[in-house]
Amino acid sequence: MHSSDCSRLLTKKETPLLSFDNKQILDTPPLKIEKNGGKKAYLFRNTDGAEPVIARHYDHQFRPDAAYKASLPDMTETVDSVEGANVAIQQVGISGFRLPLKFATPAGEALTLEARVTGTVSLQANLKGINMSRIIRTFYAHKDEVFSLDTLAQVVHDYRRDLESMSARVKVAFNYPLLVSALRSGLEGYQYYSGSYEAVLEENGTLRRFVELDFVYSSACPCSAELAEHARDVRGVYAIPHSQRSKARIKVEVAPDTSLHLEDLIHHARAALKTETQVMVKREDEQAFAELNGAYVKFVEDAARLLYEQLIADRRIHDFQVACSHLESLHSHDAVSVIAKGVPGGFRADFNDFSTLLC
Ligand SMILES: Nc1nc2c(ncn2[C@@H]2O[C@H](COP(=O)(O)OP(=O)(O)OP(=O)(O)O)[C@@H](O)[C@H]2O)c(=O)[nH]1
Repeated sequence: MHSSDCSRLLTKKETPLLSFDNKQILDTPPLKIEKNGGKKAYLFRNTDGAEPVIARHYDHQFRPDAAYKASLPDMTETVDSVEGANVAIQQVGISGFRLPLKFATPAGEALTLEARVTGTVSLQANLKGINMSRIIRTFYAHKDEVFSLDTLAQVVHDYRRDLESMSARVKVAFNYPLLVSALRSGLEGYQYYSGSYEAVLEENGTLRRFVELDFVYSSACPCSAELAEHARDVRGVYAIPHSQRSKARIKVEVAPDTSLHLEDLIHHARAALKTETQVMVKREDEQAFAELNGAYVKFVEDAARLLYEQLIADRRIHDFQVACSHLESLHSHDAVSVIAKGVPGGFRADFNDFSTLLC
């Protein structure tokens, strides 16, 4: 309840009824409350104090016209109704609305994939709230376009315009399929890559664009491999080094006036780590994979540095952060590493929430 005319809490008998449908109630003179800023809220209450009788029905014929819509109370336009600290909010919006989008491939085709979208804008102090539906409505204006990282740049500009905000950001997450070949049998199968494109339009008009990829690979421990060989050589004991499914979360900021595709990060990750998990595997492929892991054993530190070496060489990448998590088969915990390029004001190798890196 806000201040103005009904500052005291109404008793149960006087509990206001918000209804425009029930004609009987409409005969009761409404208690009109002039909200600050001229917006009205209609509180209906029965005058004799008896329990009201509400005919609960849905009017399928009712169609709000412009005048009726204009009469609707709009909390986002009331002033002096901010609850709590009257301060700006950096991001407010909608997380996780989904729709099918066409994603551009490097070959110029368009793949229709499920997209999970999070759109937010800033909100200044003194303002109660944003026009929340515009986060989706503005995005939908682009829903038939072929999406790339650069489509999002237009979305954030539209967000700033339509929601009259100072800054805006949008992130589109999707699972991207690639047909991959087996190591030696010549078979092929689909590998799905979890990735996202993100654009941020800052208050000063700076546009920043990001690409993120989760890359799943095998990590065979170099120390365990040496110990296994030692047991075999010195004591003739058969031993198996531990290896495990692992994940690298690679987030890059794309340099201005260039572009980057999710497939570019996939190629960097494959070149760095070599031991991507496999799709189609016959025995000749499995033997090849065992040899590949023998040739490319890696600590979680090695994985971070191998990715650093690939990313630092790509001039389209302004900044990056890599978080690796090896879900150790030796331990009941994970071995983790985080590395960042070290751009001033850029990624700071935040200790990510590694639980989200679980494979
Ligand atoms: N800002 C805000 N709105 C919310 C929230 N939860 C629900 N909403 C509702 O979001 C609905 C849609 O808001 P708007 O987009 O402003 O709807 P509208 O005023 O009809 O849209 P416009 O005609 O574009 O102004 C409103 O009914 C809000 O009450 C919230 O946490 N914050």
